[in-house]
Amino acid sequence: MPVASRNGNTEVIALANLISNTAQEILSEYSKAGQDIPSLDSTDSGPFDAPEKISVGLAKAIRTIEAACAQLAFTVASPGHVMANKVLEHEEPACMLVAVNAKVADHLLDKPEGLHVAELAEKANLDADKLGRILRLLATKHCFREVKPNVFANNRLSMQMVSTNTVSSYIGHIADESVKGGSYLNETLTDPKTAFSTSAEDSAFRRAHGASLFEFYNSPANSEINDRFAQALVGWGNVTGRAMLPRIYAWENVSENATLCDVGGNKGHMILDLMKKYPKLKAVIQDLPTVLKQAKEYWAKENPQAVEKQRVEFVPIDFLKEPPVPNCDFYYLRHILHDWPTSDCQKILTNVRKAMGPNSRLLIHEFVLQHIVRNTSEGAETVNQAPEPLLPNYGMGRVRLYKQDINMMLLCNGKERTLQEFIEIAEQTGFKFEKLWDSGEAGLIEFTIA
Ligand SMILES: C[S@@+](CC[C@H](N)C(=O)[O-])C[C@H]1O[C@@H](n2cnc3c(N)ncnc32)[C@H](O)[C@@H]1O
Repeated sequence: MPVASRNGNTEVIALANLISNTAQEILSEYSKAGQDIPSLDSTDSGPFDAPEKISVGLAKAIRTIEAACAQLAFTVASPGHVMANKVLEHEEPACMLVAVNAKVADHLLDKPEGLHVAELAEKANLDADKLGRILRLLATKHCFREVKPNVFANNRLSMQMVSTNTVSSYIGHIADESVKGGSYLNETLTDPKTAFSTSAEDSAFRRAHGASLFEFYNSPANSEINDRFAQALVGWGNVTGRAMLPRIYAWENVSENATLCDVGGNKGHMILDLMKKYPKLKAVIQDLPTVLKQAKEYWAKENPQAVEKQRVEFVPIDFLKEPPVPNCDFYYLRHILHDWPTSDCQKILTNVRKAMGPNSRLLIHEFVLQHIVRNTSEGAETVNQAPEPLLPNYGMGRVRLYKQDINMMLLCNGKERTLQEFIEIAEQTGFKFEKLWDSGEAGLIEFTIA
């Protein structure tokens, strides 16, 4: 619809109808599963909490509701009100970090009646008034409940902050290292020394922390924070659908003993479920030496059979300088290219290309961004566009992809990319595009040798 002919009244009615109809679809998905939607006030897990349990239809309905509710609220509220609220959003991660570090959600476990903030503050050696205000803001945004004045209890959202839940480490990593970096984004983008650089040495993170991202995590002085980062990656994997990997590719057609090399695999957590579901596969996990130590401990605990039967190997690599182990059937790169500028992505893919045999395949698992333009000539981008009057890329329903793009910019001068950008980098380094496998939030992009 041309912008000039759009009408606020029609949009508000269309959005309200979309919300109402989509809510009915969601209720019917739960009813088909014989379940009720858990109340936000409860601490129960629901049948569709894990991304891999969510059907394509339900995922689309949730995206639609998120997009439509935000667009409706922004349409009817005054612009100044909306913008003032938006710019104050930085306070939420600051409060989340205090709550996670103070282990508030842990202290509230099995206490539906809640705890007084004075007791919570004493356990964490914090000021009770300040902690109470922090928890009140979070509860106002639906994380924790204030069950009586100054008495707080857990709910479904705050349960993600319990320290045994790896999402709490992800919250810590973002609210701490990333937010500090973000506060220097403007200076970094306007200082002539860093403005046009794509080096991690010139990132906002480096300006804030005095070291680039991986230097920082690999420094012995930061070993505790590095452990949290490794846990954060597992949490991020859980939230973004780690367990989807076994379902999105035709692994059943892959031959016995086919080898998958997880390049920059960190702990190898992304391929854990795949290896459990398809024990016929073999895996090589490659990362920097310090990281592989954690990977070995992780597999010894999570899949000892694969270790005992030597179906998983751990081989150190610097993927900017050397090829991975040769002749694997699959080279799997998940959230690797997004860390690097295009020139370094070319180095990494050139090294992978050197290792490949004639039938090896490259699988790039990354977010695939879309322009916010309806029906562009870039054919692949017209896939999965949201219905009018929503933004074609689902706006707030898929906002995490675009937040993550900026997160990569500030952490390491990296970026998320469009499908076209991935194809260009791969073609420049000797690959041929085969297929985009839809894996929910991220895409799995398959290439063969050109
Ligand atoms: C964003 S993490 C992704 C980890 C994992 N693939 C995932 O999806 O969770 C990037 C990984 O690249 C690794 N890495 C960074 N620089 C590297 C290098 N030069 N050679 C090998 N691995 C590297 C890091 O240690 C880290 O595990």
